[in-house]
Amino acid sequence: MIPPQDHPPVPTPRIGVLLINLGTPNAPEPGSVKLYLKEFLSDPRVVEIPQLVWQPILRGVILTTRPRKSAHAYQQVWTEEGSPLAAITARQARALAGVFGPDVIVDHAMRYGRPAIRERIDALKAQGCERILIAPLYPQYCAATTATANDEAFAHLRRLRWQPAVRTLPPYHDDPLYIDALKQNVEAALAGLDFEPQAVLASFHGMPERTLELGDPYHCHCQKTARLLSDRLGRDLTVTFQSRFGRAKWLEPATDVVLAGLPERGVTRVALVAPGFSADCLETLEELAIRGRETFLGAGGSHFAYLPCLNDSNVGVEMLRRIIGRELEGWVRTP
Ligand SMILES: C=CC1=C(C)c2cc3[nH]c(cc4nc(cc5[nH]c(cc1n2)c(C)c5CCC(=O)O)C(CCC(=O)O)=C4C)c(C)c3C=C
Ligand SMILES: [Fe+2]
Ligand SMILES: [Fe+2]
Repeated sequence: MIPPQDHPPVPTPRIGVLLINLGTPNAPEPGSVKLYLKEFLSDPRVVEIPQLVWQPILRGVILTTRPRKSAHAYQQVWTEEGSPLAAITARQARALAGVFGPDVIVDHAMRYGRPAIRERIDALKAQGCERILIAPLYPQYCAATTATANDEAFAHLRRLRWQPAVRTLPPYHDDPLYIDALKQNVEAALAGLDFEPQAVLASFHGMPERTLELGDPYHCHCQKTARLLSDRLGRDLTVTFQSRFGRAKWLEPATDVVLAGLPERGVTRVALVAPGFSADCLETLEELAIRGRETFLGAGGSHFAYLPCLNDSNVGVEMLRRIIGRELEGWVRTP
């Protein structure tokens, strides 16, 4: 039936896919970094200390010192396209545009900063999306990443009169498609090196150890990814955890401590991969590729290689196409 002429326009029903990553400052300047850190570190999913205790520490100590230091770090890796995390996530979304058919719109958002999740959900709705797959691009589930991205999407849906139907992308830490993509990526990168590493480290973002005791599966997901990847590569991987923050005990062993200790055990040639990051970012490009290298060479290592993340490589995008395509089943027939 044709709607009456005074009826609001009815767009063709579509499906949205919203890729979500963590977020990043708008500029590598202390002011922008401060805004970003304030939003990020005020999230109770990220820092699980009562806000009454935490906010004075955050505002009085962290936000008065860290922005300058972090801005310096961002300046080392900033590109013409902006922050690597933002640029790569946008490229992943562009690479997936159209691959699920004409009625599926692929967009991206950041949990902190911009493009905001609420803004992109509104944009998808405005384009007629009646079904949306929320896709936090974290292979290993963590309340501090996956859950808070979903929370933010659902918090926005609460405000909508006409909600879309929603699905969320499950963690894919042990998915053969992901493990195989990592294997191909690592093998190609190792083949391009001019040395044979004696050890390959798999560095994951750290978390307070307490989160493991509280039941967060993150640690187990990281270990399983590394075990499956090691099996597929047919070589040992040393699991480490990076980016320690604050005074609490974090998951161990710490990446920088392991790097510093390897040369004295006779391991002077090392390659480092970060399988938990779907896109290269400050934590990989500055903390691992720059500072990790300095730590290792400074401790007596002779050869160091950082192997890039899957990013928007053909292998990485094809993996995303297949895992996302599977989640769209029943909504759309994947070509
Ligand atoms: C309590 C602090 C933090 C927790 C918990 C945490 C968990 C966590 N983070 C990522 C992924 C990324 N973190 C990134 C940057 C970053 N992380 C923290 C702190 C915690 N992360 C800080 C303070 C920062 C900002 C930089 C700095 O000042 O050191 C990034 C990179 C962002 C970018 O702009 O490039 C990513 C990605 C995961 C996966 C995770 C838990 C599993
Ligand atoms: Fe982090
Ligand atoms: Fe870091």
